[in-house]
Amino acid sequence: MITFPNAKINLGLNIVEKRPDGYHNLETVFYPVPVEDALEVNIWNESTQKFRLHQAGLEIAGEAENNLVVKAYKLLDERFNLPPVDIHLFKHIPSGAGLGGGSSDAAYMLKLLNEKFNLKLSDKNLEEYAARLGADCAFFIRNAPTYAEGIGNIFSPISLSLKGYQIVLVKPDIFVSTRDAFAQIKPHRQEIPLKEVIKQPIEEWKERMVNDFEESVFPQFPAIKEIKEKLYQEGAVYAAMTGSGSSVFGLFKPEYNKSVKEDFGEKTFVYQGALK
Ligand SMILES: C[C@](O)(CO)[C@H](O)COP(=O)(O)OP(=O)(O)OC[C@H]1O[C@@H](n2ccc(N)nc2=O)[C@H](O)[C@@H]1O
Ligand SMILES: Nc1ncnc2c1ncn2[C@@H]1O[C@H](COP(=O)(O)OP(=O)(O)OP(=O)(O)O)[C@@H](O)[C@H]1O
Repeated sequence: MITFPNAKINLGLNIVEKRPDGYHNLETVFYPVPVEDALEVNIWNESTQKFRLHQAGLEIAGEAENNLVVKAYKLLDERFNLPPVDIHLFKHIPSGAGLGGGSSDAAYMLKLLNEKFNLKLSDKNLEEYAARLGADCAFFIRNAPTYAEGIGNIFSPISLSLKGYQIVLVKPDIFVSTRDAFAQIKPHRQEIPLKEVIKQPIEEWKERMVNDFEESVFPQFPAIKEIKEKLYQEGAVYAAMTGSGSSVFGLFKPEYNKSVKEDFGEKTFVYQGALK
């Protein structure tokens, strides 16, 4: 069975307070983006080992044991004693990018195992398992535009459609540590809550919708700020960093039909496509 875990962007990201457990409460809107990994799972007959992971595409730091798809398998295996599996993961979503690639792989692995082995877990059950694997994993279970608070795991649905808008996603060859980015933030509430800003026309977002991480990340990595400026020069209606960086996205009106790939240099990952 094969599935295609997609990326996300954050539309606005406000870090509102530090919690006693060291994590931060935040407010954000997650929106799915059609940049995809591929994840295939087959039963591994007559194996004495429980799993085997084959990787292709972009490299992932760390051991196979720590890969989030393996963690997802182990989590369900603890409860359901699953058959041994052969896993193939083709990585296309850059890591350390604020695109939630690892989180998406984990959530899609849960969904795939649920279906393949007929585990009968509801979306709610799957979200609970996903939340144990990473702060924003649970979003990818339903994978629809969502307002999130808490540590990024308390959801309310929103009626927002950017269907047809062109997205240009640019990930420079810069790694921003999510942990360090959080450590540098002074949490505070925005004057107009994101829940209100998101209801305003997209043309208004430039003045009001903020990713709090930009304030600490841009001075440290001016090249990321330059990408945002370039996307506005290209005519983006809204541009911002996603997550804790280092990717920046620009949203363009559906009729935008220029390819901007060549403008960002060789080592930069650029995706351009239409939102769903
Ligand atoms: C910034 C976002 O990309 C917004 O979507 C996510 O909240 C980050 O989610 P993520 O990459 O899945 O993060 P995790 O791998 O769970 O956490 C990495 C580190 O970020 C910090 N962290 C993460 C989420 C959160 N709400 N508060 C935090 O302080 C913690 O130090 C944690 O050890
Ligand atoms: N399947 C996986 N794909 C990518 N990274 C993985 C995976 N499994 C574990 N990781 C680890 O998770 C780290 C974070 O990767 P991820 O792709 O989630 O990027 P991210 O930019 O931190 O996403 P976000 O901050 O938006 O959640 C990687 O550096 C890697 O060591």
